[in-house]
Amino acid sequence: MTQVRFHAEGSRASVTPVFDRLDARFGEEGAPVSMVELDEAADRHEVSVYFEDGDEVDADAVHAAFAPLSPAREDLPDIDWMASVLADLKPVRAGRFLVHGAHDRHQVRPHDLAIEIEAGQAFGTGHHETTAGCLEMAGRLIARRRPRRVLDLGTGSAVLAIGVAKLARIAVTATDIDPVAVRVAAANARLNGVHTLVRTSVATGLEGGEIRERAPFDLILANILAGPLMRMAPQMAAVLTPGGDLVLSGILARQRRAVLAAYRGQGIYHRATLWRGDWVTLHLSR
Ligand SMILES: C[S@@+](CC[C@H](N)C(=O)[O-])C[C@H]1O[C@@H](n2cnc3c(N)ncnc32)[C@H](O)[C@@H]1O
Repeated sequence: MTQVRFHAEGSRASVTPVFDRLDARFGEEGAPVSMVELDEAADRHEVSVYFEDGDEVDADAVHAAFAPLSPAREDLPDIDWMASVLADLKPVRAGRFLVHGAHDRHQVRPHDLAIEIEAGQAFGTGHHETTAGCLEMAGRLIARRRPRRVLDLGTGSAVLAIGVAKLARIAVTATDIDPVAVRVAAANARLNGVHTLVRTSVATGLEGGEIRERAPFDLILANILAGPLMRMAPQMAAVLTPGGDLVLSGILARQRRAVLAAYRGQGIYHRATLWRGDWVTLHLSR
């Protein structure tokens, strides 16, 4: 469906009250309102409100909300936004893995471990530092020792589970708190030909999703966030084999020490850290 955008430019001080008025007047009706910094040094900002083509737009109300700024109207072309976002995403290399969309299949080289992701509704296209960090760390660990039971906790698009299943040719338990992510994960596993190896289910943390039945694991990958990862440390220790490996990410560099301390308290010790941008990926083992 096409969209109509009303937009105006001004200083932060002039667009902020316009944003608040647009949000109060149209936000509840479901019209997205945005404020974007165009040039920080020059204090240029832009405020916009979007309507679907079929919406009854009250032009007087729009102009009143923008006043004293005068909005311009733009008719946006009918674009499949998700497809166009994915088309813009370049393939990502992480160790031996190449994460790519369907449009970049031709870029796969003979020795690449290719992971094709067409996810729109689940996190994990490989572009985030934490995903790439986990893939690289998992690749290094599996090159040294082939795991036997693997858990991908917070699987999102299943990018990590697919990578491990392809590399080690073993079953991977892939869980997520979000049922939509789990559906996307299952579809991606099928797309990559590893649906018989990647077992997806909904689970919150380490509860449910057949985690306890399949435990203990000798490799657990969890790219979540520092807070939940620290809270989960005791349960994580309970499902990790002695000598088992843990790859954790979603952790900002400044949170690294706190996460390591939480796991040290469970007898799980730091082995290596990968630094990518503001993020770290940790390898720990019991
Ligand atoms: C940052 S994404 C990581 C996705 C993918 N594993 C990757 O590395 O790109 C985190 C995922 O964890 C899930 N998640 C967050 N909290 C969770 C919890 N307590 N238990 C299970 N999954 C959780 C989210 O729904 C999301 O899909």
